[in-house]
Amino acid sequence: MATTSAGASETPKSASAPRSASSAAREVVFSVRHLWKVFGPKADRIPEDTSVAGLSAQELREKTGCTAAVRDVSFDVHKGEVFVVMGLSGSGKSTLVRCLTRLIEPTSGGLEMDGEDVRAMDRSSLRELRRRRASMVFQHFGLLPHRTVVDNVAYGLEIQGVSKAERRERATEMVEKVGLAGLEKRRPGQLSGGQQQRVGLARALAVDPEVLLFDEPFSALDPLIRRDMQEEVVRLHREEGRTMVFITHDLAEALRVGDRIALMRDGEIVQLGTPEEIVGSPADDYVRDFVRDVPREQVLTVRRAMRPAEDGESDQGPALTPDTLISDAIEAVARCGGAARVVDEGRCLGIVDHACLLNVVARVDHRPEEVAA
Ligand SMILES: Nc1ncnc2c1ncn2[C@@H]1O[C@H](COP(=O)(O)OP(=O)(O)OP(=O)(O)O)[C@@H](O)[C@H]1O
Repeated sequence: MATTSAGASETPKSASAPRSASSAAREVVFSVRHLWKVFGPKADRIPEDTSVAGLSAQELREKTGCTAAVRDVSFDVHKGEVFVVMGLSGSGKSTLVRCLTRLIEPTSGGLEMDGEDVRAMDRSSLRELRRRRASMVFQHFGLLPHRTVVDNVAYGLEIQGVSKAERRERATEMVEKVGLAGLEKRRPGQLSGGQQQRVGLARALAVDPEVLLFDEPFSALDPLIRRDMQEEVVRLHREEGRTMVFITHDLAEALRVGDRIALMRDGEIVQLGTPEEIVGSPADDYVRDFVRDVPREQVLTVRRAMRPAEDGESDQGPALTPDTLISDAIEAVARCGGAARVVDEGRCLGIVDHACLLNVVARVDHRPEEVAA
C-alpha cells in the first residue's frame, strides 16, 4: 500500500478499489520515499534541518531564502494505474513529476523505478530511462514543424536507432491508435490543437514506454476537445493498461482520469486516495474545500450509501455491484420503486433505498463500517 508524507492522510481503502489496478496487481513501478526538492541557497541543508520542518512555505522562504517545491513526499505508483498529481498552481506538481526521471535533480530522499535506484543512475542509464521507460507528454507538444505527422510520431524511434521501415510501421499504427488515420502526411501547422496533442501522445506511445508521464497535457485545449482527449487517455489506458502519471490542476480532470489522486499543497501531499476517497472522506478542511462542488453522486458508489439488510431484504429487488455509482443507483431505485441490493459474488453486502441515497447526495454521511458486517 502506498504511503504518504508525514502528516498527510491516506483515507481507508474501504470505499472502492482503484478502477483499473486490481488489488492482486500491486506491482510497484515508481517508489518515492521522503523526497525533497529545495530551490535556493544551501538547499541540501534544508531537509535535515529540524528547525525548518514545521515552517510554512512563506516562513521558510523568509527565513532561509529557499523554496521547498517538494517536501518530504512518499508514495508508490502501481503498475497499470493512472496516478494523478493534482494541486493549485505552485503546489509542486511539475517539480515532483520531473524529479521522477531526474529532469529536475531531487535534493534528498529515495527514488526507485522497478526496484532500481534512479538517484544512482549514470547519464546513459538516465537517458535510457527517459527515452524508453518513462516518456513525457508535455502541454506544449514540441512537435517538429517541418515534419509530417507520421515522421513526428516516428521521431523517438529514430533517436533509438530503429530502422526506417520499422519506425514507419509503428508510427502509422500509433497514428491510427490515437484517431488520426488519414492525416499522416499533414504538418503540425495544418492540425488543430487537439490533433497536435494526439500527435504528441502517439509519439510518446510509439516508443512503448512502461510509464507515460503527462504534464498538464490538455490545459491549452478548449473544453470540448479537452474532454475528448481525457476520454482518449482513459480509453488507451483501458485497452493497454499502461501506467500513467498525470499532472493536472483541474479537479474534474483528475476525477475523470485518475485511479488514485495525490493532492498537493505547498510541496506536500495532503491526501492520497481514489477519487471516491478524496471526495467522500476529505483528509482536512483544505481538501474538503477543494472537493466541495463535486457532484458526489457521480463519484461516490453504493458502498458509501448502503445500510444493513433487514429481514427478507437480502433476496429481493434489483442487484447492484458495490462499485455502482450513486447516480446509477438512484435510477435503479427510482425505476423499481423500492430498495436495491448491493451484491458482490452472490453475497448481499447491504441495501440502498431512497433515504440512504439521498443522505449521500445531501452529505449526511454515515460511516461505511456501520454496514461492514
Ligand atoms: N527553478 C526554480 N527555482 C526556484 N523556485 C522554483 C523553481 N522551479 C519551481 N520553483 C518553485 O517551486 C514551487 C513549485 O513549482 P511547480 O512548478 O512544481 O508547481 P506546479 O504545481 O507545477 O505549478 P503550475 O501548476 O503553475 O505549473 C513554486 O513555488 C515555484 O515558484
